[in-house]
Amino acid sequence: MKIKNICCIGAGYVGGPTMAVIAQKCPSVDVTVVDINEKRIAAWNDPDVENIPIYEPGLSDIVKEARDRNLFFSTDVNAAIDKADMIFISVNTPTKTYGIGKGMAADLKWIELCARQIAEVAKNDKIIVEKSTLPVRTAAALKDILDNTGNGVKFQILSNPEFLAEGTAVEDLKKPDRVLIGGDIDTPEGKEAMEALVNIYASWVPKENILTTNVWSSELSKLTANAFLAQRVSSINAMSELCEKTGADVNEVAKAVGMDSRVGPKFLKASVGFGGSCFQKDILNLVYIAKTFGLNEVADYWEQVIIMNDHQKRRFAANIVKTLYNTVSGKKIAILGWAFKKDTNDTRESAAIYVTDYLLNEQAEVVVYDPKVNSEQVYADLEYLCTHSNEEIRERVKVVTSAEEACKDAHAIAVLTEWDEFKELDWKEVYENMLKPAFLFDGRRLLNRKTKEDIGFEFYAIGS
Ligand SMILES: NC(=O)C1=CN([C@@H]2O[C@H](COP(=O)(O)OP(=O)(O)OC[C@H]3O[C@@H](n4cnc5c(N)ncnc54)[C@H](O)[C@@H]3O)[C@@H](O)[C@H]2O)C=CC1
Ligand SMILES: O=C(O)[C@H]1O[C@H](OP(=O)(O)OP(=O)(O)OC[C@H]2O[C@@H](n3ccc(=O)[nH]c3=O)[C@H](O)[C@@H]2O)[C@H](O)[C@@H](O)[C@@H]1O
Repeated sequence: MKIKNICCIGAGYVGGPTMAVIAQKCPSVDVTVVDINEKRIAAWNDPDVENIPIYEPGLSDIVKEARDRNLFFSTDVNAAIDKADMIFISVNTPTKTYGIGKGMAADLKWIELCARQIAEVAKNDKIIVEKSTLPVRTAAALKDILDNTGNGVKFQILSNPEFLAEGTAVEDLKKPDRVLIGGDIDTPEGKEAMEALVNIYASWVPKENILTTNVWSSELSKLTANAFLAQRVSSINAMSELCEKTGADVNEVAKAVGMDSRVGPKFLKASVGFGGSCFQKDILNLVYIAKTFGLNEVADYWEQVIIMNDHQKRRFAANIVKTLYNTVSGKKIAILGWAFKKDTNDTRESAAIYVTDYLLNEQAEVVVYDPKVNSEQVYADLEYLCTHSNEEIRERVKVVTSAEEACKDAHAIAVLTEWDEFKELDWKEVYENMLKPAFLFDGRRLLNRKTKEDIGFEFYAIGS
């Protein structure tokens, strides 16, 4: 089966970049990305490609090349569903904030809405691809909804989780470690659908890197991959605290451990805590699934990864307060970096939000600078926590447009995102413009201790 028209529901961090790369690599396939968010679609269609809603290195060039050739962004969801042979569902699946499973389970209401809309609109057979990260066995629920419309249309459901990381999305999509496709391997129709999706990816991914499995393995592999990655960060962060107590240095420990080829060097960078929209939500989802099967030990095991991460954010903030003579009330603290990692404008679950909230509880005056995050986003992130009134947040948190401005007259600086430009700052000048003693807290192990101490900073870094 040759796919001619692809529709992707959800023009977010996954749908946008993924479809842009598919369109670039498969010029004979028309790819339409749809979303109910009109503002987002308008931004994807902005004549100036630098204004597309997601910042990812290399993405605007691809959009420039493929947009209006075979890559389209639209709010007309029904038309795109109708036309498509293959529909990717790439909508958000956040942690539930209400009802059963509140605070743990994935909220699948947007997934279900998509399924119902597809069922209503579809007039010919279609392949449905789960691109969103979903609890294992979601495909069964989707199938149930799709197969019960009574209009005789046949659907094949595939699971094709996405492994891209933000900030390196284009690179990850162009050269993925693997592409995972789960489907109904027991029927000819299932196999044909899988083959159709394999062929799309085979336009640029070597066949040996395209893995096909049964649908449940594919769904569960995605949650497992994120849990393993987050676990590595929590493991090294746990060691960072022990390093601080013992005189060991977490970077040296990570290097020594990571050089064992069985462990490997990646994802062992101690930090103020992992953020991002997925690690926490996917682990909580995994914990919830384990609990629903009565696997309490399995659930407890994975929950520790989150407990450790929360502890890391809290102890970083607490250390600032303790070091500044047990009070930051009325003191100016500069926060360098708001995004959850460098090279992205995404702030979801960023450690900076929680550190700032902690400092606000202690009545600090906070000044934030991030090269890619605007003030409205910073305020929205803090307001979302509902721990301080909107007025208080706007009064006590200022967002400025340069690191130098943020640090001027500050009592302390906290580096919370590893943006390259923070390494290049004129730290001597920064020091001169601060109140003394000038405290510098490095939550990313970004800065050189010796040079900062030579300038005169009181320097604190995670894990040393
Ligand atoms: N952000 C990331 O780096 C990664 C995310 N994922 C997974 O991919 C999924 C999507 O994540 P993001 O792209 O980050 O989310 P996002 O929130 O950036 O984008 C989702 C989009 O879907 C749209 N949407 C929701 N319901 C809709 C409907 N019924 N019809 C049309 N549009 C609708 C929303 O308006 C939103 O623009 C999630 O399940 C996430 O876990 C997987 C790998 C990486
Ligand atoms: O499902 C998802 O959403 C994605 O989640 C992560 O990608 P992402 O969250 O974009 O970014 P990561 O590079 O994994 O970083 C996550 C967080 O961990 C932190 N981190 C990462 C690595 C490390 O060694 N130390 C560390 O503190 C980062 O700073 C960041 O806050 C995974 O890496 C992707 O494979 C996955 O597709």
